[in-house]
Parts: sequence; structure tokens; C-alpha cells
Amino acid sequence: MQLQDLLYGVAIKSLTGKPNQEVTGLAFDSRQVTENTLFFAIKGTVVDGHEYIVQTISAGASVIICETLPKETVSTVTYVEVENSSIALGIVASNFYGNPSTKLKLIGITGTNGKTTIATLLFQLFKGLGYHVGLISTVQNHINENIIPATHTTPNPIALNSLLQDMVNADCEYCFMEVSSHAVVQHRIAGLTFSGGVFSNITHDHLDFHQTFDNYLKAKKEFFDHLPKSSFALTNVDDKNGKVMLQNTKATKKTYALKQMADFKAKIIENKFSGLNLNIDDLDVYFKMVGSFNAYNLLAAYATAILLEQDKLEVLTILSTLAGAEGRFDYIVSKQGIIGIVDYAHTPDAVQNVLSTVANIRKGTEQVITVIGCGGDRDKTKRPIMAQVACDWSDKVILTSDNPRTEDPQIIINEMEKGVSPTNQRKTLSILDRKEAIKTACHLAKSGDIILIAGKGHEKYQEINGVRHHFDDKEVLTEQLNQIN
Ligand SMILES: CC(=O)N[C@H]1[C@@H](OP(=O)(O)OP(=O)(O)OC[C@H]2O[C@@H](n3ccc(=O)[nH]c3=O)[C@H](O)[C@@H]2O)O[C@H](CO)[C@@H](O)[C@@H]1O[C@H](C)C(=O)N[C@@H](C)C(=O)N[C@H](CCC(=O)O)C(=O)O
Ligand SMILES: Nc1ncnc2c1ncn2[C@@H]1O[C@H](COP(=O)(O)OP(=O)(O)OP(=O)(O)O)[C@@H](O)[C@H]1O
Ligand SMILES: N[C@H](CCC[C@H](N)C(=O)O)C(=O)O
Ligand SMILES: [Mg+2]
Repeated sequence: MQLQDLLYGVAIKSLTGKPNQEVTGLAFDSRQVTENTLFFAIKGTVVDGHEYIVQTISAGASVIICETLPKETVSTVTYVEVENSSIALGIVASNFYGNPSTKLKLIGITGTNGKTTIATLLFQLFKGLGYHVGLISTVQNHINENIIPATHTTPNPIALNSLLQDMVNADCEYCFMEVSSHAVVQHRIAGLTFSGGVFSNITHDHLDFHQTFDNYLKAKKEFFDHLPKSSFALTNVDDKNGKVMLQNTKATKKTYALKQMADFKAKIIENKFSGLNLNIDDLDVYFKMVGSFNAYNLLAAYATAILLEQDKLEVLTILSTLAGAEGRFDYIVSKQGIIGIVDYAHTPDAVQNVLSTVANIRKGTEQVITVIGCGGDRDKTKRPIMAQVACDWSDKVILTSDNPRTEDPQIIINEMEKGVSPTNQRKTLSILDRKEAIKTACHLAKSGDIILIAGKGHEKYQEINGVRHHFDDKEVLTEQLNQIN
């Protein structure tokens, strides 16, 4: 493709060299550069991509997009100076792949918790309604029936636009995607045309990356600030920051809530292990999904479908049969009648939501045993709070390892232990090995008891020092529950 066409929509500060270079590939990583590649020099959280410019030219890069021009330039190479290389990457990637987001209806879902659940429900719902559909999510990406493994919640702009182009080629009319706050700040969604945006909620997470809650909130809000006038912006007004999200959006504002006045309302009639009974837009409907937090997710999916002009009865009929995403309140009952739940709760709010759901639906005499850890190289401030919430809502807690990544897992556990109050200490154990922790929980449980394994949900690995070792909470839990008599 010609450079001039790729640069359409990019705010250029200066251009040095031929403006009509042929570009056959894009890369933001020097290690991916080959002949006639356009290289984007990006200042990252670890290194500065500008340091690799010379190396990429030796590897065949014909165009460099950068924020600072190198002191020495090469005459055969075109240098495009921009204010922000990450924004340019989003716009150029979109042009390179034929602006696929304009050729289908792209709906973005943002919020601390619930993104995967809402996006997956919408994907399953629209497939059930007979459409060709795409999904971009933490668990996996989908083009209709085809599964494409996910590396991030929101992929980088090259992977993202390539995926969207494949969806367009597969005749997808809709794509439901998660928009993480990292993706907004790093402009992974720059250049995309959204038909709608959905906000689930905002609570404590990712303060390692955003530093303050206010920055985190601004990142989420920025997604709505950039939505086009032709799109809709749907927000949860039961969340105290729900209205803030839409303050400056040009999109058509719509609201949903269980407790406040809203455009889309639902009321929980019954909340049991067998599912939810909701009154939704004046109709009583039974759903397979469990927990009041899932009432919000179901309502968000329902409202989105109605805003996308789908038939109310058809939508509710299909939604009532769906189970949501893998590893979210996924439960099994052992031969002895022990209930084992695997859930992806990895924030204080999510842990509280899952455990309060358990508290609401338990009969009263059984014990709740929670196995929980916190990820390494992630927000350290949530560690003691997650342990505290787990203790406040459980009869026994086993603190263990999650994905330690490059950190010492024992130090992570020590930081969690700081949240355990003296009165809660007697119900808390620390077992470093996650399998041992799950095994111990199963041995402590008696018939009727409820075991929650929190934090890793669908994940099939445990990441230790850059290596992903096979680990599957549900597999281990099932195996251990089957072994006890
Ligand atoms: C903190 C973070 O988001 N990091 C992402 C970021 O990396 P970075 O800014 O640290 O990059 P860097 O290593 O400093 O490098 C800077 C630039 O130099 C380039 N480089 C680097 C080395 C080299 O030899 N040559 C070279 O050209 C890099 O490709 C990059 O363009 O840009 C990379 C490329 O897109 C991402 O893969 C990487 O995700 C890391 C792996 C990650 O773990 N991200 C997580 C935190 C994340 O994004 N999570 C959210 C979900 C959060 C949620 O669920 O709510 C997500 O959307 O997945
Ligand atoms: N609407 C909700 N409100 C609060 N907690 C929720 C909600 N939906 C799900 N949760 C909790 O959060 C966990 C993660 O849910 P989900 O995967 O849908 O969120 P996510 O926003 O995609 O997370 P991530 O940021 O990791 O991608 C669930 O396992 C559950 O414990
Ligand atoms: N998207 C979240 C997932 C956390 C899952 C948890 N198992 C962990 O590793 O911390 C993150 O990257 O922060
Ligand atoms: Mg997700």
C-alpha cells in the first residue's frame, strides 16, 4: 500500500523523504521488521522504541513514524514526525486493513468488572439471533465459530484491525469487544469507529498502571468522550460514576439500572444457585446465570440488543438460556454434596460480589471456604483489601499464589496477610502451592459446604518468571473433589 494512503487522517508534524513509499507491512516492534515495513517508534513503559530505529532500517524498514526525528537520517527512508506515535499506529493500522470497523457494527464494553461477561453474552445472543458475529475478549476471540486465542483483553492496533478485517471477510455484521483502560491510555483503539459503547462499573484496580483512581476513571471516560455522534453510549447509573462517564460524550446517552430510574430497568425477584429470576422491562424471566452482579450484566446485554434494534421477546428468550463466559461463577457439585465454584474475581469488588452472592443463596449452616491469591506485577494496593474481603465473607480462607509473574509469591502472600485482622487470623491459612491450597480446601469441606476458588477463572496456566505452566483451577478442583470420600 502507498504511504500517502496509509497516512490519511494522521496529524503530521513533518515528513522527510519520499511521500510515496510502498509499504507492505506494519510493526511497532523492531523484531518484527522485514523489507518495506513501516516502523512505529513508541515510548513504552520499559524501553523507548526510538532506540531501535537504526536497527529497523538495517532490517528493511522503508518508513519510520516517530515523535522525535533521529539526528542522522538515511536518504532512502521516509521519516514521519508525529505528536503521538501510538495514535498514528491506530489510524494507520485501520487504513492498512481497509477501515474494517466502519464495515460492521462495533460495540465496545468497558468497566472494571463484567466486560468479558457482557461481551460474551452479546456474542452468544447475536449468534442465536442468526447473525454472523465477532468477539474480542480476555478469554478468547471469535469469528463466528472460529476461535482465535487472545493475548490481551484488547489487542494491539495491528492485531485488532487484522482481526476486524477477518471478521468483515467472514461477513460479520457485529463485533463485540472489550475495551480495557490500558488500551484507552495506550491508544490501542485510536482510528476505530464504534457504533456503541457500554459501561459496566468502576472500582479499585490497576492502580500500578494509572497511579490514581482519578486517572483510571479518566481513562474509562475518554472512551466515551471519543464516541461518534451516530453511536450510543449506555451506562450503569447504579454505579456512582456511571453518569460521569457520559458527561462529555457526543453519542446518544442511554442508562440502565436495578436501583435507580433508567431507560432500561430490571428487578431481582429471585437469586438462587439455579439462576436468577428478573423482572426486566415488565416481563418476568428466568435466567441460568447466578448472582446480582450478573443481573447487571444481563441487563446491559439486553439494553445493548434493544439499542441495536433487536426484538425484545427473542432477545430475552435467548438470553435466558445463556451461561456467559468460561470460568465465571462456574460451579460443580461433588458426590458428597460439596459445591465448588471457580470464579475470575481478581479485584476487591469482584471478590465481594461473588461472596455476597454465595452468602445470599446459602442455606445458613454450611461453611464457605475461599482459596485466593493476587497476581504479581500488578496493583499491590489491592492485595490486603482482597484478603480482608475474602476473610470478612468466608468461614475459612486459604491464601495462595495466583500468577506471580516476576515477583516472589511468598512476598505477595505476606502483603495479602497485612489485610487479615487479628480476629480473622484464626480462620486463615497460607499455602504457597495453589494445587495444595485447593486440595486442603477440599479436605476441610463437608457435605453442603461451598468452596470458592477465586482469581484465575478460565486461565489454563500459572505464569512464573515469564513461563506459563499448565494450571487449570476447575480441573484441579474437580480432581480433588472426586478423590475425597
Ligand atoms: C503495561 C502494558 O500495557 N504494556 C504493553 C505495552 O508494552 P510496553 O509499553 O511496556 O512496551 P516496552 O517493552 O516498553 O517497549 C516500547 C516499544 O519498544 C518496542 N521494542 C521493544 C524492545 C525491542 O527490542 N524492540 C522494540 O521495538 C516495543 O514493541 C514497544 O513498541 O505494549 C505492548 C505492545 O502492545 C503490550 O504487549 C504490553 O502489554 C503487556 C504484555 C501487559 O501485560 N499488558 C497488560 C497489563 C494489559 O494490557 N492488560 C489489559 C487488561 C487489563 C484488564 O483486564 O483490565 C489488556 O488490555 O490486556
Ligand atoms: N457486573 C459486575 N459487577 C461486579 N463484579 C462482576 C460483574 N461481572 C462480573 N463480576 C466479577 O468479576 C469477575 C470478572 O468478570 P469479567 O471477566 O466479566 O470481567 P472483566 O471486566 O472482563 O475482567 P478483566 O478486566 O480481567 O478483563 C467475575 O468472575 C466476577 O467475579
Ligand atoms: N486482566 C487482569 C487479569 C488478572 C487475573 C489474575 N489472575 C492475575 O494474574 O492478576 C490483569 O491482567 O490484571
Ligand atoms: Mg475481560
